[in-house]
Order: sequence, then structure tokens, then C-alpha cells
Amino acid sequence: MTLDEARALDRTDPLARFRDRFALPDGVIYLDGNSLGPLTHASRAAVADCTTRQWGDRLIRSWNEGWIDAPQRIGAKLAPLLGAHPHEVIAGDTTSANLFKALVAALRIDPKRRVIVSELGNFPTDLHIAEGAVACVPGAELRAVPRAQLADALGPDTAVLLLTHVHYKTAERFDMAAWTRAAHDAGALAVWDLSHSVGAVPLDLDGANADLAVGCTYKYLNGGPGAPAFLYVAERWQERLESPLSGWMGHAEPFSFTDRYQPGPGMKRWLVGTPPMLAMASLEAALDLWAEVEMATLATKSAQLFDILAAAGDALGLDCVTPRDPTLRGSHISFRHPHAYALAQALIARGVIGDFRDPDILRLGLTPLYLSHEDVWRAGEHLRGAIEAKEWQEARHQRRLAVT
Ligand SMILES: Cc1ncc(COP(=O)(O)O)c(C=O)c1O
Ligand SMILES: Nc1c(O)cccc1C(=O)C[C@H](N)C(=O)O
Repeated sequence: MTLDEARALDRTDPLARFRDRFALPDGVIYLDGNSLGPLTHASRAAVADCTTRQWGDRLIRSWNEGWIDAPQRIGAKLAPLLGAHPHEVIAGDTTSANLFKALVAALRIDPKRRVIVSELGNFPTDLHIAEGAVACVPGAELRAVPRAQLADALGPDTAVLLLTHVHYKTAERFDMAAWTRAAHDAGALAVWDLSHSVGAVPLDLDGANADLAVGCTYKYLNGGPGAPAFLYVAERWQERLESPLSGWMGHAEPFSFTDRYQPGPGMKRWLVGTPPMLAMASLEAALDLWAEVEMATLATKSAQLFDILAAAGDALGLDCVTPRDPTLRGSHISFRHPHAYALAQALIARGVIGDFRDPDILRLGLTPLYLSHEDVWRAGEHLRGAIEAKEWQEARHQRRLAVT
């Protein structure tokens, strides 16, 4: 693709108008929205309002003026992006904590089923949390296997199939409906981690008949650093499962201050403690923009952006580890390179912010709401420049500690 062709695509881009909603710094091409989404003007204003007016002026009265319902209200705003009903989603805690709740609850359904099946090489927290969950349930175990062995790992002892829908390194995407069916055929529940999927690809949890799901909101949804995560529990499970973290906010009547725990109705029982309102305010404001976004349009542009960088990588002979078929991937592209860390640093020095994932992955996020085709074309040119000049050899780009 030429620069003129990229600019021609930008002239007819139905998503181009969203770029102005973001407070991106000049001189940066941001290809890391799959790790930390950028600040929106709406979030900045919402946090200022939450701080100055709601906290500063209204003080504790704010709990009755919209704060206490924020987890449910934000959950309802997330629901269309997940293909869920508004009452099936709640915002709060972290993805890790929500996953713990989901896994322990699912492990406790049937004492004959005590195994969590998951994928080796899954995002570390998923496996770490699964280890922690099985340690809390007598007789439970984690069976983590390579992707090719997942189907064989399911059996009469399986309580849960835990999968990350879009892989954080390669962007490979599981067929949610097919794998949920495979879990159900084995008599197990399907629990999905949608951290690299929500806001990146169209989702249909209800259509896939999924059981539970969790995910981050600080990536493609731009909720802010450490923004509250979400938890989805299909309606049919809501009254049958119990959260192992029985905190007072999940109580049926938190303000009755009773000694005995009694789980709240529906998604309320999955709450634990006090919602972090500054973070909730940032997330809620960032989500409002999504009501205007057509996911099919987003997917089309994501594929166009992918093709630009894939072509740049092909011309350089790079090893692209992300599937070429758009239905089989999320919205980032990853290249394997022996000097991936230094190459990522060289690109950052050129103003192209992507990231590195151990041991040899250069990962570039493709976020259609604020990246133009020209941005991505220019990123491809920087990639070429950095590789042709062997900038990865420069001492200043060599690996030190504290990598994100
Ligand atoms: C697949 C996946 N799950 C979970 C997380 C993180 O969860 P938490 O918000 O608990 O840090 C990430 C990224 O950090 C992720 O990529
Ligand atoms: N959550 C992160 C953090 O607190 C610091 C640095 C990076 C992250 C990430 O989100 C990493 C991300 N999940 C990944 O896919 O690699």
C-alpha cells in the first residue's frame, strides 16, 4: 500500500471522527491500546467532576446520587459490547479477582467434577488464579495443556474449561460458540477471559451460550489505568452460583449491617467491597462513546490496518505469528524477531509505541477508533527504517529491568 492509498482510505473512514475524542500526545503513533488504552476527553472531565463536585461538594451524599449503583449501571453499558443482557454483567474488582470468583463458584457445583482445563501459555494471571482456585476446593486440580490437546483434556471430571478468547501474544482467537459447545458436551462450564476481545472484536456471549466471562476495561475500552474489570454470569447461573468472596457489597441488604451473609439477587452477589468511584467515573465516561460504534465497521477497519502492517512485515521478511484470517484473530499483530525487545525500543524512540512480549514477540495494537490508515502506514515505514538501519543493535535499546 502507498501513502496515497492509505490517505484515500482515511478520507472515507466512518470511524475517523472518533479520533478527536482522545487526548493523544503529538508525535506519537500509539500501537499499545491493547495494553493501556489512551485517555479520552470524556474520562478526564468525568474524573474532574467526580473529584471536585461529587466528592468535594456532595461528599457522602454522592453514594445516593449515583455512586452505589455504578457497578450495575456500568455493567449494563458493557453488555452490548459482550453480547449480553444488561442484568448479566457487573463492573468491579480486577480481571484476576473476578476470575477467582468465577472459577471457585464453578468448581463447587458438582463434587464429581474437580478439574479446570486451560491452555499452557495463557496469560499468566489466568493460570496463577486457577492454581489459587483449585487450592481452595478440596480435590480440585488444574489441567493446563497445549492448545492442540484441549479437546482431549475435557472429560467427565472437568468442571470448567477456562480459555482466553484472544491470545495476548499471538492474537489467535478461539471460536467461542464451538468451544463453549465442546465444554458443555463434556458436562463442563465455559469460562472466558475477554481481556483482549472486548472492544476489539464483535462478541456474542449469550448467542454462544457461554456460562461466565471476565475481562479488562483498560485496554480497548480505554477505561483508565487499573479501571474496574467486568464479570458476566449467564442468567441461568445467577441464582445457582455463589461467590467465594462474600463481601458486604454482595449482601442482599448491605446497609442492614447484619452478622449473617445473605447473597444479593442476580449480579449483586458478585460484588465484594466499596466500588472505586474515581476509576468507575473514568470507565463510565469512556464507555459512552461505544454506544455510537458499529462493531462490524470496527472489525472492517481493524482488518485494513492489519493488512497494512502485515504487508510491511512481509516486505521485510518478518515472521508474523498472527493469523491472516481476520475471523481467527483479535485486533493486534505480532511478529517474532530475535531482537524483539530492542526493536520495540527502537520503534518507541521513533515515536511508535508498541510493546515486547517475552521472549521474542514485537506486539502492535490496532485500535480503529484513534488510529488512521496513514498512522499505521507510517508505523510500517518506521519498522522498515528501524530494521534496515539495524537500530536494534544500539546499546540504548538493550534490555533492562521493568518491562511492561
Ligand atoms: C488475558 C488477560 N487476562 C487478565 C489480565 C490482567 O488482569 P488484571 O486486570 O487482574 O491485572 C490481562 C492483562 O493484564 C490479560 O491480558
Ligand atoms: N495490566 C497491565 C499492567 O498493570 C502493567 C503493564 C501491562 C499490563 C497489561 O495489561 C498487560 C497486558 N494484559 C498484556 O496483554 O500483556
